[in-house]
Amino acid sequence: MTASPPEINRFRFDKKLWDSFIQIAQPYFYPLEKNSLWAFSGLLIALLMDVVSLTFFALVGVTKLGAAVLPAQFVDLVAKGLVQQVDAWLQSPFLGICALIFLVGAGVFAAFWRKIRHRWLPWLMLGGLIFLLFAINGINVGITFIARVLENSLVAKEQASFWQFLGIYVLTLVIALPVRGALSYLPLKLGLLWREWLTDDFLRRYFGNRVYYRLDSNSADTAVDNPDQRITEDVKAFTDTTLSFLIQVFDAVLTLISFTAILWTVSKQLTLGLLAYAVIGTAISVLAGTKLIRINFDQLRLEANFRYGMVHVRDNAETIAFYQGEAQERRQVRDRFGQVLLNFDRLIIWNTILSVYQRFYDYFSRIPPYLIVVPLYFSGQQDFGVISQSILAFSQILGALSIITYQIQEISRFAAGVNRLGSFEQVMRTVERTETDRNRPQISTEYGPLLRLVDVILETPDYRKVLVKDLNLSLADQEALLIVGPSGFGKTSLLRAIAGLWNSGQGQIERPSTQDILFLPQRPYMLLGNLRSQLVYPHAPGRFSDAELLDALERVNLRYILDDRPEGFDALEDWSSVFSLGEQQRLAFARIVLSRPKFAILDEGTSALDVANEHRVYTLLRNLGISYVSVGHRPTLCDFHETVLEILPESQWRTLSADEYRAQQ
Ligand SMILES: Nc1ncnc2c1ncn2[C@@H]1O[C@H](COP(=O)(O)OP(=O)(O)OP(=O)(O)O)[C@@H](O)[C@H]1O
Repeated sequence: MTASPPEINRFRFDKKLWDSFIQIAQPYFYPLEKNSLWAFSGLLIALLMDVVSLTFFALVGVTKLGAAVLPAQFVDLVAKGLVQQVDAWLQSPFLGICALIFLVGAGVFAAFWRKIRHRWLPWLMLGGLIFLLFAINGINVGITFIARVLENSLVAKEQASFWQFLGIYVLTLVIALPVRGALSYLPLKLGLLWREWLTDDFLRRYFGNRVYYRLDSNSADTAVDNPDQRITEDVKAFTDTTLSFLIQVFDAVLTLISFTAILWTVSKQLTLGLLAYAVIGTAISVLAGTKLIRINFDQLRLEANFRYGMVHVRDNAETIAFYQGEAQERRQVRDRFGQVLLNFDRLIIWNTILSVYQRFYDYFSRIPPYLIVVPLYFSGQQDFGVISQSILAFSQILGALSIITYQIQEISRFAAGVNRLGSFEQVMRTVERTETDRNRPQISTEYGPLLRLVDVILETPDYRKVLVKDLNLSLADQEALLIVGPSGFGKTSLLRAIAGLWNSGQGQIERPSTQDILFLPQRPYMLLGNLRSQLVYPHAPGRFSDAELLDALERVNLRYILDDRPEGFDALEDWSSVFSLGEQQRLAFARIVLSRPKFAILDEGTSALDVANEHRVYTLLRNLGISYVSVGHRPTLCDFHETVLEILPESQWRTLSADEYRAQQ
C-alpha cells in the first residue's frame, strides 16, 4: 500500500507556494512538463505582445476612421494631438516595429501550437480579456477628454458645440457599454470554463488509481482532510480569485504607467518617495498576511469538518434515531462548530489589526505629497494647480502599487486555498507515481483464471500487524472457498488483498482480472440514482434491457419491488433507506446475474437473508458457473462451499474440507 506523504502545509509566501500555484494554474493553458514554465511564460509574453500590437492597430484604425467621419472641429478639439501622433507613426518605422512584434508573438504561438492545440479557447479568451482592459482604459481616457471639452464649452457659453459634444459623449458611453458588459462577462465565463476543466481534472485523478480509496481512512492513512471540499469549493475560489487578481494587477499596471509619467514631471523626489512608501507598506502587510494564511487554512478545514459532521448525521439518520443518539450527535456537530467559531474569532482579530494598519497606511499616504510639493510651491518653483494634480497622481499610483497592502486578507485566503489544493495535488501525484511503495514489501498480483495464493503474508496497510502468515491456497475451477475465523482476525482484509485493494505484505496472489470480479459486501452499496442504475451497477444504465432486469429480479426473489412502483425501473428513491438490508443483499445478487463475473467475493453477503433465500442465491451462483470466495459465520454456508479456510490466532491458518469443518462444529 502506498504510504502517502503527510500533508505538507506551508503557511508562508514563498517559492513553494508559487510552485503550487503554477502546478494548479498552468495545466489549463499549457501541459505541465519539464521546463514547461518557460514555455508558458513565453506564451504569456507572446500573448501580451499580440494584444498590445493589435490594440495599437485598433487605435490607429479608430483614430483615422474618427478623423474621416467626425466633424473636423471635434477632432481638432478632442484628439488633435492624437491624429497628429498617428500620422507621425504612420510615417515612421514604428508601425513596422508593431507589425514585427505582432508577428513574433504569433510565431511563438505557431511554434507551440502542437501543445496548445486543444487549449486555444482559454488563450483566446485571455487575450480578449486583456484587449478589453486596454479598450476600457482607452475609453475612460477618451471620456475624460470629452468631459473636459464639454465643461469648457459650458464655461464659454458655446451652445452649439456643447450640444454637439453632449451627443458625442452619449455616443461614447453607448460604445463603452458593450465593452463594459463584455468585461463583466468574459472573466466570469473564463472562470467557469477553467473551473470545469480543473474540477474534471481533479475528479479524473481522484477516481483514477483508486486515489479516493487510498486517501481514505480505511487505507494507509488520511493524508489530506476533506478532499470533497477541496474539489468542490477550493477549485472554484482558485479560478475566480486568480482571474480577478489578474484583472486588478493589469489595471494597476496601466494606471501606474499613465500616472507615473505625470508625477515624474512634477517631482522625481515625490515619485521615488512614493515607491519607497509602497514597498515598505507592502513588506509589512506581507509579514502580517503570512499569519493569516494559516488561520484561513484552518478556517477552510474547520468549515469542511463542520459540514461533514452534518452530512454524516444525514447519512446515518436511521441508526442515530434507533440509538436515540441525538444528544451525542448534536454535541459532536456543536463541537465542530465551536472550533469554527474559535478560529473565526482569531480571523476577526487579525483582520481588524490589518485593517487598522491599512487605514494608517492610507491616512499617512496623504502627507508625503504635501511635504515634498508644498515647499516647491512656496519657493515658487511650481504653481498652485500642481499640488492637487500631484496629490491625485500620487493617490492613483499608490493605489496601484498597494494592491497587496489593500488586499492582503483576500490574498492570504487565496494562498490558504492554493495550499490546500497544492498539497492535495501533490498527494495525488505521489499516489499516481508510486502505485506501490518501493521501500516496503508488497504482495505481487498476477492475473490468471483461478485463485491461487503463494506464501502470502498479509499485513495491515500501516504494517503494524501481521494478519495471516505464509498462506498457500489454490482453488480449482468452480470450487468455492469459505473463510471463517473470529472477528478482527483478518477475514475481510484477506478479501481486500484478493480484490487488489491491499497489497501490504509479501507473497503472490493470482486471480482473475478486476473486471471479472464482483464484490458483495455485507451492506451493499446503494448509489444515488434510479432503480435501473441501481441494478446494473457498476455498469452504465443502457447496457441491459428491461426484460433482462426483470429476469434478474425474478431470480433473486425481488420481483415484488416493482409492484407498487408505477415508474418501474425509473423509480427514484433513497434506496439505502427504503430497501431492507436483506433486499439490498439480494439486489447485489441481481447485479451478479446481470454482470456474470467469472469470480465473486462475498463478505457476509447473505448475513441478512433467511435460510431459504440464502439457499436460493447461492444455488444461483452455482448454476451460473461463478467461482466465489465467501466470508461468513453461519454453519449453513458449508453447504455451498467445498473448502474452508480458518484463520487462527497468532496469524496462523488451516484449510479443511467443508464436511470436516461441519463435523467439528
Ligand atoms: N486501514 C487499516 N489500517 C490498519 N489496520 C486495519 C485497517 N483496517 C482494518 N484493520 C485491522 O485489521 C484487523 C482485521 O480486520 P478485518 O476487518 O479484516 O477483520 P475481520 O476478520 O473481517 O473481522 P469481522 O469478522 O469483525 O468483520 C483488525 O484488527 C482491524 O482493526
